[in-house]
Amino acid sequence: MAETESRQTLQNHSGLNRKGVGLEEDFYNKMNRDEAEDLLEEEEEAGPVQIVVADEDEHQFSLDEQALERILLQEHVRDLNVVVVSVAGAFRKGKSFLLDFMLRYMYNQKSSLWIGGNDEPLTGFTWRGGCERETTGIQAWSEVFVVEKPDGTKVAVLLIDTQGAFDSQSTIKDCATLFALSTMTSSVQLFTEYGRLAMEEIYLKPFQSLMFLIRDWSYPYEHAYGLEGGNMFLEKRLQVKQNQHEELQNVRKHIHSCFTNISCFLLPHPGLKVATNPYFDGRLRDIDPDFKKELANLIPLLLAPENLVEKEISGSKVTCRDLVQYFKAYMKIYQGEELPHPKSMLQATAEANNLAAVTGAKDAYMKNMEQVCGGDKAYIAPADLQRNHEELKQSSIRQFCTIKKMGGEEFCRRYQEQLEAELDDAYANFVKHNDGKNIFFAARTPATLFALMFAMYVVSLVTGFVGVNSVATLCNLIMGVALVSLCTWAYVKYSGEFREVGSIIDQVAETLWEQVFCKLFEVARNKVTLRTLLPIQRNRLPSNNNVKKKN
Ligand SMILES: Nc1nc2c(ncn2[C@@H]2O[C@H](COP(=O)(O)OP(=O)(O)OP(=O)(O)O)[C@@H](O)[C@H]2O)c(=O)[nH]1
Ligand SMILES: [Mg+2]
Repeated sequence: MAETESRQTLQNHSGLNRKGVGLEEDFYNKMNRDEAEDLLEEEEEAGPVQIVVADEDEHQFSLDEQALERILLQEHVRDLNVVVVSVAGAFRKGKSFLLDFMLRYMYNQKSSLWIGGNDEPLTGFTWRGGCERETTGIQAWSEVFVVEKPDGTKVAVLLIDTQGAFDSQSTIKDCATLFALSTMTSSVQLFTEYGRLAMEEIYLKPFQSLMFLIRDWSYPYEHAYGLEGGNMFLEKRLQVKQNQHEELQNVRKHIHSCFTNISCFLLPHPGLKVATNPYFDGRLRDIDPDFKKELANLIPLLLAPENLVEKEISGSKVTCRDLVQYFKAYMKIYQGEELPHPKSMLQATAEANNLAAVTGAKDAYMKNMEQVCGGDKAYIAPADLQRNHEELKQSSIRQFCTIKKMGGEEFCRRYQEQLEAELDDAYANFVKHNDGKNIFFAARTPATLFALMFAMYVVSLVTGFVGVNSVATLCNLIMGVALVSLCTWAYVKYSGEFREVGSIIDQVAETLWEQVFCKLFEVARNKVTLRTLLPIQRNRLPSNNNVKKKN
């Protein structure tokens, strides 16, 4: 692949679209209202969002998790299977420019005039002329397009732009990292190795589609522009010949074994205005007709609903929510000093794969438990709550087990244990929440303090009456402390301030309740039971004696 200089590699892991619906407030269910409103304001207009940030000096990349989650966890797309279309290749070759035409298609797909007006400047991902690089890190389009495929299923299409490779400031590791990340672990060598390892485990081709896009094709008389000519050219280039160097043979073999679909498209030169005019703003009038014609063929090949291919990992389709996990896991392995080893990439995929299964199974549990004892539900008997928890926990674990996962049994068991622990934690929270709804539980602190005050009042009356004044004074003092505590507790509950003081009073009251009042009740109950039992025992005694005597 490296032989042809003026080429751009376009890797398409999927395909499908239509303009997505507007943002809804509850996408941001983890954030408070103000934050969500700020974000809604910010994101009303779609645009490129930096999801991987490049640190120029340190040659490190970091994932902006919040930005990624804001895009992929929007409520209307998070559970849809995702189609990731990413463009990777050398710098300054027109990647962002091409993506902007993809955006035009996504926004106007239903129209045959999607390509735009003659005098319409090209906007979207930032592109420009000149010899200095423009895009850094990885950017995603903030709007995820929801497209209905011919079979009626809806998928989410995410467009991704990447920093160009081989510029003067990037190291080999930077290029390899970005290339791999943008295509979710690709770049020829790493990619093919990784694919081979993955296949040993899953016996499936790990990646879906790879399209080589060769721009400025100058030999249409040998291979015609477009897909057909491109495929013929690619077939020739990917042929494995006996006299070829082993390394070249391996790359060719591996590419075939990793991708379900490999293709090549030959794009003509767009004309001198595009290539050399500093004032060119992307309007179609300045672009050669041949280029426009081929562009109009190329984009639907990648993005038309019938051509979209959902992203799959180990044979399972990946949702937008899962993709967040994969991004996080892949990012982790690129943070080290070394060039990532293929094995670590496989490991990361297996990790993300299992984590995504954990998240999915936990989500199902949380949703069902919300139905049972969510914020708007009434108090439920603890035994019933526990029964529901046990049932839903089992069904959540079953869901986890039925999802196809990588990494082997032992590896998956660790994640199952993690799921179980997370479900138990969530249950503990549900229990606390449920207890909070019990009016008697909530009234325990004031009831205890009242009871204490009453008891102290009675004792102080009695001791005052019999003349033990020191005890009476002590009781009055305790009564005063209890009263102040009660008032403070009431203020804390009303205002929500000084919550630590409130929880100390709750704890003291709880201890008093359990250690003193409950024990007193117990003693009183035992006495009553004993008294009611005694006559029965007395009646029984003679008969027992009788038996003994007979014996
Ligand atoms: N010769 C030629 N130039 C093109 C083509 N497509 C776009 N351009 C021009 O290439 C220049 C760079 O475009 P960008 O889209 O910014 O390129 P890029 O690959 O995103 O560049 P970086 O972000 O720096 O990696 C612009 O002036 C485009 O007009 C093409 O097919 N052939
Ligand atoms: Mg760019």
